[in-house]
Amino acid sequence: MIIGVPKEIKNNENRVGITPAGVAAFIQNGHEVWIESKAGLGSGFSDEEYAAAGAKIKETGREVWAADMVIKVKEPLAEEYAYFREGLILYTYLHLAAELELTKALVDKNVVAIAYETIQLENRSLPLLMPMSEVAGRMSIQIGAQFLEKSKGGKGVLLGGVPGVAPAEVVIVGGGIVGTNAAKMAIGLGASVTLLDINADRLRQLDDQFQGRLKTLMSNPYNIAKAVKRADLLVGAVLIPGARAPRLVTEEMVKQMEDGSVIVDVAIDQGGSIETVDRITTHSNPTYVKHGVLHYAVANMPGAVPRTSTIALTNVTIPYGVQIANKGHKQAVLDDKALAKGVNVIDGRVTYKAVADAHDYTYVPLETVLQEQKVGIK
Ligand SMILES: NC(=O)C1=CN([C@@H]2O[C@H](COP(=O)(O)OP(=O)(O)OC[C@H]3O[C@@H](n4cnc5c(N)ncnc54)[C@H](O)[C@@H]3O)[C@@H](O)[C@H]2O)C=CC1
Ligand SMILES: CC(=O)C(=O)O
Repeated sequence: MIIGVPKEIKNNENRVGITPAGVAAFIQNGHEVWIESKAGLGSGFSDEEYAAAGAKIKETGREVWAADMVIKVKEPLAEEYAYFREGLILYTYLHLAAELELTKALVDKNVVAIAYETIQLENRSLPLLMPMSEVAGRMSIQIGAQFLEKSKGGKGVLLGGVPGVAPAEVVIVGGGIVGTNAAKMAIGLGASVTLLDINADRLRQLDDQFQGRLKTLMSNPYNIAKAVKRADLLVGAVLIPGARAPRLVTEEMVKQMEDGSVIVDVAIDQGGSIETVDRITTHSNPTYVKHGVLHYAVANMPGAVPRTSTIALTNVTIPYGVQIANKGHKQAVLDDKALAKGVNVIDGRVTYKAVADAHDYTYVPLETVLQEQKVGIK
């Protein structure tokens, strides 16, 4: 199979879908890799390193998109939809529940769209989302700390306080990978940290893990409202896999926050979990102010630390990518239930229920599509 890796074109997105080690893995398995010239530079990988690992360097994105399978990091932007075609395997983050136009384009062009973020193991964990959630969770606190500084528009509060001055209040909504990593960093810096989740078992685990240094609360509108009112820094970290993020923090709650407080809505890639987060921001223009509160809603936070993020991401994406290339996508998903959950669109049908529901498409189970293909109905 020919694998294509274009340069990312999203604002300040310096990650890349493959490392030289990943190229070597595909080559060892008998495949060919085309990579767009300079695609890896932002992550510190030169064309020469890719070529030494066996890749063919192509001058343009157009050439690379002609491959059998395109491996990316972020969802394609509108200018890339022109490259979609029947049978193309697209393997990347997609976040389709928040992306109607992209969903339409993939359906209309019969692309095989495999989303990193919905590949799910039997224990319900999301192995291809996890490393980027670790990065974004950790970053949410360093970003929050930075924007709490007066010169950045914040209220001028140091997260850890100092002896004789209370630390900042950090409130995290969602106690999964992002939430846990945010809590780790905030506690490490000496902040007073409260975390809310709807899963009581998860709250129990976190209570054990942090040994009394984390206040846990059941997530409900009453507790969220009380916690948000006190927050200097609010982190949105909820997820219902594949679905649009639930809007748990209302505009009324945000109005109760003090001026100069900061919101970092990490869940923006799934549409955002805070009502006043009404736009996606970028690394070059990361915040806006609403009701006196700074809002940060960058959908590709790990793109700011591309060297760490590219290596962490490709550590987990490439083994599945090699399975797809070795077996073809149909056999690969039949052999691996976790990978099968990644298939969001195939053959013009939406095969991930939360995505179909978000956009009023008919949900067709993947098994039905594969069976129809086998007996030649479609
Ligand atoms: N902006 C960015 O650059 C990035 C965004 N993300 C996003 O961050 C979000 C969180 O990801 P993960 O932590 O990996 O997900 P996760 O699945 O590990 O954790 C989500 C948590 O939300 C909780 N939850 C669900 N409904 C809730 C409710 N009503 N109230 C409180 N908690 C609730 C779940 O119980 C779970 O513990 C996702 O949308 C993910 O795509 C991840 C990486 C980078
Ligand atoms: C998860 C995601 O969307 C990102 O890492 O950019």
